[in-house]
Amino acid sequence: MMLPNSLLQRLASWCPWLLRDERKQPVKVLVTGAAGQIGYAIVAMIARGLMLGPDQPVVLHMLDLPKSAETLNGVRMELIDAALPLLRGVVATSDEAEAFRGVNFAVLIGGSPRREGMQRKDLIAKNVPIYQSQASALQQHAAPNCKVLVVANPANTNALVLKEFAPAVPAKNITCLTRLDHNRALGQISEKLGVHVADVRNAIVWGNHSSTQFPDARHATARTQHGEKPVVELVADEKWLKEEFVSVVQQRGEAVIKARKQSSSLSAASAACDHMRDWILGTPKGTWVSMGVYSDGSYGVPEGIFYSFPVTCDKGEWSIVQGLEVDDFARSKMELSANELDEERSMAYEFVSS
Ligand SMILES: NC(=O)c1ccc[n+]([C@@H]2O[C@H](COP(=O)([O-])OP(=O)(O)OC[C@H]3O[C@@H](n4cnc5c(N)ncnc54)[C@H](O)[C@@H]3O)[C@@H](O)[C@H]2O)c1
Ligand SMILES: O=C(O)C[C@H](O)C(=O)O
Repeated sequence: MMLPNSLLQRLASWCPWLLRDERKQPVKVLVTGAAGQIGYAIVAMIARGLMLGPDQPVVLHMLDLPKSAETLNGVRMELIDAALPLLRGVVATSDEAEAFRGVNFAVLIGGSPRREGMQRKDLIAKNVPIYQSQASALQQHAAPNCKVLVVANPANTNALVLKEFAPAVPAKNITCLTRLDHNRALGQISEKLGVHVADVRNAIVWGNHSSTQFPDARHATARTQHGEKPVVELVADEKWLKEEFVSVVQQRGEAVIKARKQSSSLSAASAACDHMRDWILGTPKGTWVSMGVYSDGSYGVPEGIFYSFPVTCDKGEWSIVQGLEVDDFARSKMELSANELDEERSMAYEFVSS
């Protein structure tokens, strides 16, 4: 006998164990920097199925520094107290080998934060040894085909260090987060047009997760009561699209830091879930998203850097959307960000230890 959906939903809310899906085996998800701000926000999102789907059980591996062990243990206690039906185990550790052991997915948020007055070079100097060490742990201990998202800044260059020092891990399995910038771009367009953000799609963020990124609305569309239309046509304000829109999205991270006195946490955690969900479960038909991936030379972007491109995902693989028109304005913005990433790569090599 088939039960109606409404009854099934009510049963699930009363006694989730009754309808627990026993068919899917739990997967292991690593979160580094789990005692930090983004870590605290993301672990519950993952254990509620927002990253890998509402029927996918998970075992959470959480890594943080020994000095944060007590805080990390507090996060572990809260996860137990939340009685989350999809959560099948929690490992809280400051040991990299234990943290990476057998993980299928790794969200790398841990790193040395940018302090006031710090130059980008100082940030790179502090993070290169961390990502060099985690590259070894990834290569030696993670499950084959482990999929990695780097969130910690400088995200693109940390991803590059990871790739360089984990040569056995396919480059396609390492990505970095620019989905937050992508979502910020959708948010700004939605505000400007007075349409719901879910009705806006196909913005692009090109380049580095930094203020040189190029948020591009030239191919975006929005659904209105008159159907789906190009955002360029609906906004009808080239100056806004080339100036205000670009600079608001580029500077949004700084604006949040100024307002909150700490960097974006819930939006970063949410974007990291969006990134992994779309990568693993696929992008909706006709929709692309922005992901930082190892450049294959598409759109004239040099190989050898992690660069944010428009991608579609299917069956756990991403592919760069090809054939979009790039005008002179876009080309100059895209080059600026590629040049910055090239400089970051040179700086990173200065701090590599043999
Ligand atoms: N890519 C993006 O869109 C984006 C957005 C927001 C923030 N970020 C970056 O994400 C990172 C985390 O932000 P947060 O607000 O959670 O910072 P946070 O300082 O609150 O947390 C960072 C955590 O990482 C831990 N950590 C440091 N070194 C570690 C190591 N070697 N191994 C494991 N853990 C380690 C720290 O102890 C801390 O608990 C920062 O680098 C931030 O700049 C990126
Ligand atoms: O942590 C930062 O410097 C800002 C962060 O990357 C953000 O985009 O919100």
